[in-house]
Amino acid sequence: MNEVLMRIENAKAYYKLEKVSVRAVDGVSFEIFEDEVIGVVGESGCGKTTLSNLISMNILKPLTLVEGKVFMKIDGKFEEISSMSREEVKKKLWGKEITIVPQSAMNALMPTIRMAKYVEHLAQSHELNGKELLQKAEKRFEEVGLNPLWLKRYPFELSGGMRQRAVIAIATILNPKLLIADEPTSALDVVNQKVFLKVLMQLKRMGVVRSIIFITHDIATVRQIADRIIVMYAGKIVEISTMEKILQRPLHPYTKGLFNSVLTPEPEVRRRGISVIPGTPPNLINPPSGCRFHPRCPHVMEVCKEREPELREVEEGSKVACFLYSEERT
Ligand SMILES: Nc1ncnc2c1ncn2[C@@H]1O[C@H](COP(=O)(O)OP(=O)(O)OP(=O)(O)O)[C@@H](O)[C@H]1O
Repeated sequence: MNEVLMRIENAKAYYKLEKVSVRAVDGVSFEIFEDEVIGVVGESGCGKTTLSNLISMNILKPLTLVEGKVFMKIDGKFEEISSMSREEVKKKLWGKEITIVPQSAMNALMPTIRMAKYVEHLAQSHELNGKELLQKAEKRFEEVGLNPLWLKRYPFELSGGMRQRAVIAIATILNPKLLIADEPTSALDVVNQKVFLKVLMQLKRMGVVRSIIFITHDIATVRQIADRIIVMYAGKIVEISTMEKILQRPLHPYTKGLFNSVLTPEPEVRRRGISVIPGTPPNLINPPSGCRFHPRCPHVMEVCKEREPELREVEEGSKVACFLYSEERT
């Protein structure tokens, strides 16, 4: 088993509004290992982007870390990054340890700023030599299949797919250990999606980044690259497992529903066929009691309405939060 890179302990990240709180990430615990790709999947609004903000400590009001801790191995030692000030996070973490390729990456670059300017900014904020960093950026541009001379160009001169790769090149200049990609392929056509995944995995193979969190609701894409999968439902993790196990035998009724709603090439999946999960995800201001999935669950039991199932290991490497796999089932 690889070493732990990051540990998230019972983290609760809520959007604290004037009168109510949106419990977008509500008591999640998991580890991120070195050299792994984790896919985070779940329906729209289940808290995936909030989770990425939590992992990268990009916590801006109204988002508040109300409970829990986040640890990251930095220079061989675990540090509690959840206790760092925003200034410390910017200086010590972003770009160097953790980098984010945001949801709208291809529009993340200002059209009127030449791309080399971003490299200059990076050098200034980390007090690094600008010329050396520009050389590194040129090399990284080449590695992601872009002409290094394009660093002098404006983003609007590049196609969407190229801009996306420019963002990933700039985001990885300092060889961050963890790359978080939030729905990176959703705005790309099929050809550019393939190129992007190839580039991402190539950066990992080259050791430019060690671990990747890939957030998506596109299961057909994530199955191509993820070692493990985190399934989120209504602010909670309902299942964590290896990609292989989840495709062969999903445990949580929600995971079953989610994976049965797309057809991927695995024979097990083809045999099961396509189905949909009835109903809609709950409101996170006032989520259902007990298991949040219980109003939509085909296997609902009395206990599910009253008590919250814990995320427990049921097989080696597979954790699930469901009373179907617990002795408390009645
Ligand atoms: N700034 C905000 N203020 C209040 N509520 C918010 C804010 N941002 C997100 N939320 C709410 O938090 C919940 C989780 O949102 P989040 O964006 O993390 O979900 P997601 O799974 O990434 O969704 P999507 O796949 O649509 O991007 C949702 O109910 C959303 O409406």
